[in-house]
Amino acid sequence: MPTTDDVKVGFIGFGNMASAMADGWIASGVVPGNRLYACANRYEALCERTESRGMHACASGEELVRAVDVVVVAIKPYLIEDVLPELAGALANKTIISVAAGWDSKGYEHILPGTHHISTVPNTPVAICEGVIACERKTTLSGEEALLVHELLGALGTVVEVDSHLLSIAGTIGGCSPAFIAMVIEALGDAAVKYGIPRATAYEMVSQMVAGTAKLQLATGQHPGAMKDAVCSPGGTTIKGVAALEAAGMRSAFIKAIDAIEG
Ligand SMILES: NC(=O)C1=CN([C@@H]2O[C@H](COP(=O)(O)OP(=O)(O)OC[C@H]3O[C@@H](n4cnc5c(N)ncnc54)[C@H](OP(=O)(O)O)[C@@H]3O)[C@@H](O)[C@H]2O)C=CC1
Ligand SMILES: O=C(O)[C@@H]1CCC=N1
Repeated sequence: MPTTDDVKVGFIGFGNMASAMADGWIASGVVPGNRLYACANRYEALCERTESRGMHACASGEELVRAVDVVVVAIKPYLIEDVLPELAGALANKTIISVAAGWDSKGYEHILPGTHHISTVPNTPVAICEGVIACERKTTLSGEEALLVHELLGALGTVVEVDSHLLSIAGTIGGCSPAFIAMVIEALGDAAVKYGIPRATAYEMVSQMVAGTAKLQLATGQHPGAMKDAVCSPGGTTIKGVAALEAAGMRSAFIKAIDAIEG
């Protein structure tokens, strides 16, 4: 059984999610580039992405699966049923980590019965080891494989184990919300620019404010409502902005965004 000292990890699909995971493993030193492999649809474009990271590019899924111990399935969800069954034989004695939204343990048992798999949904901040990785509690991994996978994923951020029926919403909150928060950063940046702050300074300020606010909540465990109250002086400036956000339906807009995905 490999350990993080010698494990070889391969990505089937090397787009935004897989490259973020590779960057996190390389940055953390947990899996160096020379133990990371990838295959994709367009080989030449893949080579550019792997070479810059010191990784191996494979010309096919078969070549990739043969070369590695752990296979990360990082293709679009609708492609899984086309791509994986052809690799079933080669995948039989590998550890499979799925990152595809909507693919849980039951789905994998259907297309790859008897294989060793775990279903997860990471997010793009894994690239800097600040991710959230939702993991289905139910897996078909052996005890040793589960330990290795948790060590690998733990290097990328906070691992949250959930029961099968919660994997979808956990994956949505962790996996999709970076897009929503990036929109918040862009919007506040626009507001800052409107009042004369240069664009680069605006994003630097706003992103640090978001990171600092999140870290404060994590460090203190404070209720977000109490954090908001602490900023709103009676008759002050912030409460005017809070009232405007409520009038614009800000809370409802976020809940509707999640409903649009989960509903
Ligand atoms: N992006 C995100 O933030 C998150 C994504 N995910 C999940 O990650 C998975 C990948 O998403 P994402 O990275 O955004 O998608 P991308 O479109 O960025 O990447 C998809 C990759 O799959 C490759 N690919 C396409 N067809 C094949 C094939 N037949 N065999 C092998 N590789 C193939 C593509 O190659 P090429 O470029 O050459 O076409 C590309 O490298 C999805 O299942 C998604 O649900 C989960 C959480 C967050
Ligand atoms: O938008 C998507 O399909 C993927 C799944 C989770 C985040 N991004």
